[in-house]
Amino acid sequence: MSVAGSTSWTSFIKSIASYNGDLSSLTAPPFILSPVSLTEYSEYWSEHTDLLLAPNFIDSKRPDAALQRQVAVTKWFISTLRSQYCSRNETMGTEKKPLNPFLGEVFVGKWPDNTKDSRLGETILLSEQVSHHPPVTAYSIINDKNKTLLQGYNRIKASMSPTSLSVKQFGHALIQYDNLNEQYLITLPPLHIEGIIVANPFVELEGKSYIQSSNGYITVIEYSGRGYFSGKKNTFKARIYKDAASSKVKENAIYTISGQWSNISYIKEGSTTPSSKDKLFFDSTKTPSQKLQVKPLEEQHPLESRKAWSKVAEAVKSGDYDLIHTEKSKIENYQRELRKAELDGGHNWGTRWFKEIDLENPSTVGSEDPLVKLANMANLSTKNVVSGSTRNDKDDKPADFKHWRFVRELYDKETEIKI
Ligand SMILES: CCC(=O)OC[C@H](C)CC[C@H]1O[C@H]2C[C@H]3[C@@H]4CC=C5C[C@@H](O)CC[C@]5(C)[C@H]4CC[C@]3(C)[C@H]2[C@@H]1C
Repeated sequence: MSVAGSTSWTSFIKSIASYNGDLSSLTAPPFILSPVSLTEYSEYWSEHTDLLLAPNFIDSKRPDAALQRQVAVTKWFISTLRSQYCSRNETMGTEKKPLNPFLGEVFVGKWPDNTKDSRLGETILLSEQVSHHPPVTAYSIINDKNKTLLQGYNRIKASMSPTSLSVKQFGHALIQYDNLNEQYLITLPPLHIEGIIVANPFVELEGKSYIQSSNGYITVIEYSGRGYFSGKKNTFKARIYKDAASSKVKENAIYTISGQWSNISYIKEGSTTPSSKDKLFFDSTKTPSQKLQVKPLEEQHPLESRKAWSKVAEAVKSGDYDLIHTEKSKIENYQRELRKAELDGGHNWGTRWFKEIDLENPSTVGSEDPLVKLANMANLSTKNVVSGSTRNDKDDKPADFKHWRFVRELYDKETEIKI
């Protein structure tokens, strides 16, 4: 019998019909569970580290150097999407439900010095679960050799429709190229999970996302699935403009890029849609992702994801539902005891490498916080609302203004967690 027809899947589908908005409340059948914690998803931001670092190597004497850097950052962002949203389907057969990280859980690793390109140097990943209610994962990707820092955080809100799960993303990514004195704000696209009814879930992106540079250029990316732009899944159209004001009129586009973010895309000058006869932009099938190097379990700290979840991961891989439940409960009960002890002791868990900033309270942010500067340039909300909400639109409603920022000093004095 196919999985879609199995009793556990049909009862699962019934359970999500009464879905209450909290993904962790769903008792998904073992075959849809992933042995991987959500803290590991931060790796997907830099599986093409060479593309992330590329702006550093564009000849700054070129008259269009800043424009070419905008194209390069757009290419890096498009290159992250297949890892972000298709890698579970490609490695495990379908999209899976990741393990729900506990507060303080960390996932670290490095992309070692690239022997093929000595300009790159080593890049490290720090990923930390900075909040459990709601679940928030913060990350920073550090390349000191080129003074490049990518940081960000992500939380989601999910809602069920009769056939698919809609997911709004909160948070953003920020790149700081200190050698160029340039920063980029990247917003996160909404998504939905298709194929749940037929037990073959996969992510489809939708709506819009933005890449706003401190030099003014902005990339506006529109996503769609089958039947919209080209009838193919995972399609997108990206237009690069000299600034947000000119992005109001499509004809002002300097470049238009389109195709499939999980496959091949093309680029041409101007505002009309490129085709396969135009210049190749990015071919994700020919650019293998660079996997992160992670320490073996025996060298890991108990707070590191793969160490902390190792027994649960084994149980998931063996499909032993009772063992999954037993091992998960041990972790969840231990975490509940920790929270209770903190409450009794009158103190809260201290985050390790990130701190909350309240943009309404200037004393907690540097005067030049990149988010404020770049969000204002792109007319985007600085509230912690659905990522990419433009100011005064329906999603730009009063919310907790808090965002998460990486604090380099906290990492520099780290003694417990070894990279
Ligand atoms: C809703 C019923 C259910 O659990 O169905 C199981 C299905 C696998 C669908 C739900 C899960 O689908 C997973 C996809 C996950 C997102 C994938 C990629 C990213 C990008 C990354 O940068 C941040 C995290 C994010 C948004 C993941 C968030 C969690 C998602 C939606 C999983 C769903 C629980």
